[in-house]
Amino acid sequence: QSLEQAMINQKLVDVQNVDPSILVELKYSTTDNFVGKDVYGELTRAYMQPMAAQKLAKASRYLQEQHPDLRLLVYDAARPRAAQWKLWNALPDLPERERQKYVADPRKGSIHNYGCAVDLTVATKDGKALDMGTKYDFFGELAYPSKEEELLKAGKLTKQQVENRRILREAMRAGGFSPIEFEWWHFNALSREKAKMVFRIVE
Ligand SMILES: C[C@@H](N)C(=O)N[C@H](C)C(=O)O
Ligand SMILES: [Zn+2]
Repeated sequence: QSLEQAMINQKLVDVQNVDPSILVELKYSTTDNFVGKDVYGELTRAYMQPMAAQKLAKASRYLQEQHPDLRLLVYDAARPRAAQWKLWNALPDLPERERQKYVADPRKGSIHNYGCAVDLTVATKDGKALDMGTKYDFFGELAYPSKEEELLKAGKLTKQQVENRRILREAMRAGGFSPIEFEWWHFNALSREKAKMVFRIVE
């Protein structure tokens, strides 16, 4: 059974069927990711739980009301646990406690594995990503939302980069998502505890 079919069987939906203006470029379906390998193969579409996809569409509407020329650009959405293991195993040099900041422990399950988290940025209508100060999956302090003010004062992030992150966060909050401490691109539609109560992991 394909990864896509597994998602469809668990009633996940393609976010572009809910909002066709959302742009999608699944980085784990390319070699342009921190693993350096195509982790997803044939899966190239972004699936989420229906309630999470509705929240994403709300964030997308909010973004376009505030900035008509900008779009959400999704890098990752529902992620099977088998892929979570590949990401986890790609950082063998990081002790597990440090590693969990950047890749959720597959034994516990990532919120992505439930189809309730999304990694994304903001782009122009033709898909050019705004400058957020780091690449997607840059695992270090420069990507921490919690350190932005400090990094701005130290001249490590520019005003424009911080503003671009604020645009993303404001739209995602308006849609009902929560940001996390260590990654500017990651947002949760539900906590892991709630997701676990309501949904099954996509294996
Ligand atoms: C690996 C990165 N893109 C990510 O999504 N990290 C969070 C913490 C996760 O694995 O759930
Ligand atoms: Zn993520």
